[in-house]
Amino acid sequence: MAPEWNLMPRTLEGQITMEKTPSYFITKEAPRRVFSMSRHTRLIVVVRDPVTRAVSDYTQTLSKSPGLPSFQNLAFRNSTTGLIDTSWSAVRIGIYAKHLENWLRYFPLSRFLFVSGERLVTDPAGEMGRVQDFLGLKRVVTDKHFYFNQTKGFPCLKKPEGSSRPRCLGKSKGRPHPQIPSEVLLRLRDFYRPFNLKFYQMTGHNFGWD
Ligand SMILES: Nc1ncnc2c1ncn2[C@@H]1O[C@H](COP(=O)(O)OS(=O)(=O)O)[C@@H](OP(=O)(O)O)[C@H]1O
Repeated sequence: MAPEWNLMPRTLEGQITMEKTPSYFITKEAPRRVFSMSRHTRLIVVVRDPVTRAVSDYTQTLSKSPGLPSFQNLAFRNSTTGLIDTSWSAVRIGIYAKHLENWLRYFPLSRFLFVSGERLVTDPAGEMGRVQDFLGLKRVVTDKHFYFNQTKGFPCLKKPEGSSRPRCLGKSKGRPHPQIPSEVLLRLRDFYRPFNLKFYQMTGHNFGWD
């Protein structure tokens, strides 16, 4: 396998090359391959409540395949016992502690920044401040860059670079979620609790999902 360096743009002095592939966090071979490319890589992971994440994931799939079975049909292996189907990717991806374990075999915790998906919505400038500090950058992106768009229901950029008009994220970000029966969500919440606690311990950060 060719070193992945070849696939990256050249980085000049004072520049940072960034690459965003959400699936790397959950891909078994990714830590080894990233490590063999550069052991100095810094890793930024955006995590949100795994229950909401699963519903968001389902909403995304549903938008592409409208005939999809119901959320509960996919989430449970056995609806009577409430056994969760951990082979369903929407469920599996939210077991953050398991995925992080894989990465910690190669990278120390100090190489990671965990961004709270919830805070990214309620305090985007604060989370972006943490990102800039982590990357050793000046805090260029601040409160001044964001405003809350009532129509979108999310923060948007006042003035993106190269444009004089405000910009929100696209239609596929921040879609309304279908209503899932509360007992289904409760079961899922119970399922994730121990994995969430483990994740808080591993990262030293309580994300407040329970
Ligand atoms: N500012 C702003 N505007 C719109 N959406 C926002 C924003 N900040 C965070 N989010 C949340 O980002 C979620 C979509 O991101 P994804 O991680 O699914 O995107 S990606 O496709 O993996 O890149 C998306 O999830 P859903 O609400 O389920 O659509 C949003 O909740």
